[in-house]
Amino acid sequence: MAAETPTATWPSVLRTKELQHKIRTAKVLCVGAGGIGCELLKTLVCSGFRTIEVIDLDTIETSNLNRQFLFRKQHVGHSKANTAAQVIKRICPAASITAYHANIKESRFDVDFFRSFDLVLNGLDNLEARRHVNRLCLAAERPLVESGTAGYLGQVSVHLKGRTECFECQPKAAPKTYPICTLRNTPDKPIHTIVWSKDLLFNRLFGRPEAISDLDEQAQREEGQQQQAAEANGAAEGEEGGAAAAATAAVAEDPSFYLRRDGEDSLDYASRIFERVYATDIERLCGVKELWEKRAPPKPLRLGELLPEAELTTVRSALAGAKEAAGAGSKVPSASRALGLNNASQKWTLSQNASVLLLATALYHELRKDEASGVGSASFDKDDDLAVDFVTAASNLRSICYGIPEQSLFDAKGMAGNIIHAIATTNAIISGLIVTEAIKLLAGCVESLRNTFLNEFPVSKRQLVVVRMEPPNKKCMVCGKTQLTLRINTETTTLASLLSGVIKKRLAVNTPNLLAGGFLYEEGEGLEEDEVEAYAAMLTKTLAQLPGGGLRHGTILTVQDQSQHFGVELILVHTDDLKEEEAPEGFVLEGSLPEPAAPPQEAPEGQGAAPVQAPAAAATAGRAKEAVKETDDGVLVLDDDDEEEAPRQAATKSRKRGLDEGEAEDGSEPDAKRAKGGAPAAAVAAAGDDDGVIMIDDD
Ligand SMILES: Nc1ncnc2c1ncn2[C@@H]1O[C@H](COP(=O)(O)OP(=O)(O)OP(=O)(O)O)[C@@H](O)[C@H]1O
Ligand SMILES: [Zn+2]
Repeated sequence: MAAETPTATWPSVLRTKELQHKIRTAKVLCVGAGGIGCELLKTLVCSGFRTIEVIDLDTIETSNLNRQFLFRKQHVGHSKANTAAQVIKRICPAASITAYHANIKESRFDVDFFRSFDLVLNGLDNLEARRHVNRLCLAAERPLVESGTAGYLGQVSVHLKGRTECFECQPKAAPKTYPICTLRNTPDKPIHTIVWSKDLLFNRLFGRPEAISDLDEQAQREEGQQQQAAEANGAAEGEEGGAAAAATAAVAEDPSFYLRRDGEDSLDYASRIFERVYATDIERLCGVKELWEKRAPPKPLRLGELLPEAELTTVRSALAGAKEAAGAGSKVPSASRALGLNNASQKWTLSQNASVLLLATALYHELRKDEASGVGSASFDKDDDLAVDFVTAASNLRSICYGIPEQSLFDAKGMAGNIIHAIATTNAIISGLIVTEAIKLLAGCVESLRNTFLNEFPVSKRQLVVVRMEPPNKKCMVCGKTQLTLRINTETTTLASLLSGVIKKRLAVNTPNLLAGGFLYEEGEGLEEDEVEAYAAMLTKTLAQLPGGGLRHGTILTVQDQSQHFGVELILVHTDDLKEEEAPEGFVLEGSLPEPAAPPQEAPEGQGAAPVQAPAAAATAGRAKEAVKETDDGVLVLDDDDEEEAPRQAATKSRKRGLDEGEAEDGSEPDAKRAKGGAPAAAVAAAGDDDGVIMIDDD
């Protein structure tokens, strides 16, 4: 990143040739080439960036085409990263775009890789990958511009090691989950039956055996907790626990019941499952009287009554037609379409749901048998029509049993896939903001960096709410302590020498706990005899041989010492050519060494405790409001004199935030201002090529 120049003021610095040069020569990493990524790549080259590397693990789906505008119908099935790079190259032949069709979490994208960039820009869609990139940016000391959109809402934040909060400084909401006992026994909302179909029934019939045993274990834990509650206070909660256990016992069955038997006709199999799930299991559940003292019991469904022979024949001929189409290499219609149900917004009747369920189940067995993601290893994918048909029908039938409203295919797909319909304009605005912050970083205008929220509705006439950044949260488990890079030979170094040379000698740790993925090593008091023995047996193993996949290149090893209230993360870099002069101890430890131990009254760091909310936020809430002033045109601006910055809550909850003075004067969003400043001005040659691609001509 460019050194901070005290004279650089935003936005006047935009006009300087020096900044234009920096933009042209900066090397940028874009992670994700989806909704935000496509817009971002375009905005980057339109703003003058010329050296970009882009990573995405996915291929293009038809459903991406409405907003991921770099992709066309002929690209469906191709790599997003490669296609995006090719198309951007056509738009801007002067740009150097390197594409990786890969997961950012692969070990080749290590600290050195991140360090080779000036800026890292995220256009991801999941927390896990975002956290991974955050950690690597911190380790490599590279600025990260993070982003996200959900429908009309969007957000851009800047993360600069040591200056601002890192992405993990504030706890992130975990995805919503539902108690398994509710899903299994007492659903009362459409989402309950949808999650049951997708996570329980789908996995039971088509998924990996482990997926269902994980859920069984979760259910057992829940029942155990409810039993404990019963023992503790004898309350109604406890009765529920007992009822849940009784319900589980009532419908428990050897998992092999759900497998198709040798020689069993696929529709007979589907019918057998139907009878079991919607008749037998429901009847048995009704028999657990404790469950229905305060609620109405479900009603069983019998296939014979729902689907007279004529309708079963329709299902049979649809199945035969699909098999024939598949045999001839033609596209197989989805189960619902094969039955003539073409309107995705129209709810199906009871018998239509039953027909779709039978056909979808049979089609899985007839056509997906040998596929890698077929029967036995499938996982629910919202872009897989057959999976969506199955889940819609299965959940609707269960909803009918329980008197819950049914859903159309379109709505069920949205709920099952957690789909918040993406809006291209939101992605475009957010990408413009990402590039604006990226340019400020290059210009060294650190004081002007902002986190920005895009609102669904204007707040005080403003769609964009700009918030100055908080300093790092001292208690953040990631950046609140130092991350170090350890260059070491993971194939020859034993755990014993790691402990003595690195952990105890260099880090002055007394009683280490080491954690990484599936690996755990502990020392200290309170260990059982068998634990001590097991840990001692690990000492002579090399790092790569350790349990849980070994400590290898790219492993992030958490080192904790509870007695010292100390924790640190080591990023392992496997090296087999360390010279004695550079590494007399057999390893190289890079980065600043950790702070002294925290005072005893503070919460222990790095022990898996959730990071706490930055205390400054709540304390400044009142003052932040006072700092908001209204200008003549009714625009809310922040008074820059009041350095107490408004907290995130003010932006997200009360939404009483405006732009600060520097940014508010023309009432435009920063993208427009950049155009006005004229800085990243690559001349756009409006000559379209054959496909109407407008090329950026650097001359
Ligand atoms: N670990 C990862 N490594 C590389 N790319 C990733 C990783 N995780 C997510 N991505 C990519 O980030 C992009 C996020 O884009 P977006 O949110 O538009 O998702 P999408 O899958 O294209 O859209 P939708 O989920 O709405 O179908 C996706 O293209 C996805 O493949
Ligand atoms: Zn942090």
